[in-house]
Amino acid sequence: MSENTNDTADDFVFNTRTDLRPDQKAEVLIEALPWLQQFHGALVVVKYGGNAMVDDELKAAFAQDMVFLRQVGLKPVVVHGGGPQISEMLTRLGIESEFRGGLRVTTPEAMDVVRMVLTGKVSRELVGLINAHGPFAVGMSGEDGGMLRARRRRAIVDGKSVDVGLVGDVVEVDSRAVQDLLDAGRIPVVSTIAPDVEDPTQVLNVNADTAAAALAVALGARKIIVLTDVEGLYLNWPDKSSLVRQISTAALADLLPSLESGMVPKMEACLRAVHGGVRQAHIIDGRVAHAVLLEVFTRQGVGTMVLPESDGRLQSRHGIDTTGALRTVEDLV
Ligand SMILES: Nc1ncnc2c1ncn2[C@@H]1O[C@H](COP(=O)(O)OP(=O)(O)O)[C@@H](O)[C@H]1O
Ligand SMILES: CC(=O)N[C@@H](CCC(=O)OP(=O)(O)O)C(=O)O
Repeated sequence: MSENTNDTADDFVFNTRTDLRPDQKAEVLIEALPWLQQFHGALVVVKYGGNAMVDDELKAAFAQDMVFLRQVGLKPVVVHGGGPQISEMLTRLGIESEFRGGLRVTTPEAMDVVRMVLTGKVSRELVGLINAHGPFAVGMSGEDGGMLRARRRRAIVDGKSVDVGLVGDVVEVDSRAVQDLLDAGRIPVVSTIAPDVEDPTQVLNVNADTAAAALAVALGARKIIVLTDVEGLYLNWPDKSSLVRQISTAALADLLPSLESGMVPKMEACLRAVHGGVRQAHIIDGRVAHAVLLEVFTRQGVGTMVLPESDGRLQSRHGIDTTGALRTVEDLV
């Protein structure tokens, strides 16, 4: 469905792209066929990082992708971040904030702002963009329907455990409320605030990558896709020639201690998801319009794919592949 609801679907697919010949347009559609067949009915958790919400056009393209997935029979669940948006609001309000080990040090005052920005601003905007295409998206926080419960955690900095305030790690997921929405044909949009398992009247700030992984495991997701502001995981950050195309969970576990802040919770989340039974985790570049569609429906795929070490799709004996070989549909099975 195009944004202009007066257009027909035919107009959208065949007339808005003038740079492709008809046979090329048909080729693009046909290339998607095996992936459409493989993923029909699959539940996919998509984590949309705040750093990937670069501009209005990209956000609208992301919303379109979610509607596209739903329309072709997949079940997308969006888990959104909003780190930069929270930081901006804290600055505007004159509240100091810092990150330790990739986690925001969250005071009670900052927690109010985190909750307000994630549930009241970022979620509302994404729900609005998706619902420009139809009444699909429903925003919910980890508090709603008892979805998430978290336990306070500390961060590790230079090998030492440090206090980061009201920050939690998900310890319980009740995915029924999300499942109810999926069964009703909706697209859940989840903000990662969770009640403290020790004191349910206290809410905790949960890193969105961590929460997305926990939810993906609880929902038995087929894959988790994490959109960020780099092409994927780099083996030797910031050397751009070291982009990892595939990595096994064993190789990733070895690599984790050497990673820097933002990538730590992200790669930990991928590891947690795949260890928890999700067949593949992807880190992709959210600055590319329609990155999710490219990942799910094209031969190239994009970004970094994390696979169990026993997975026959791994192309390197060492568990890390930076060559970017093309995928075949057999890669999906
Ligand atoms: N090995 C690495 N590969 C890729 N990015 C890395 C790596 N190490 C650190 N980074 C940083 O991690 C950032 C992504 O994490 P983060 O800022 O938390 O994103 P998001 O808002 O999407 O969760 C990248 O922009 C990059 O600066
Ligand atoms: C504990 C912690 O750090 N929470 C994050 C929650 C938002 C988030 O994770 O957003 P991104 O995905 O955009 O980074 C924060 O306060 O920034």
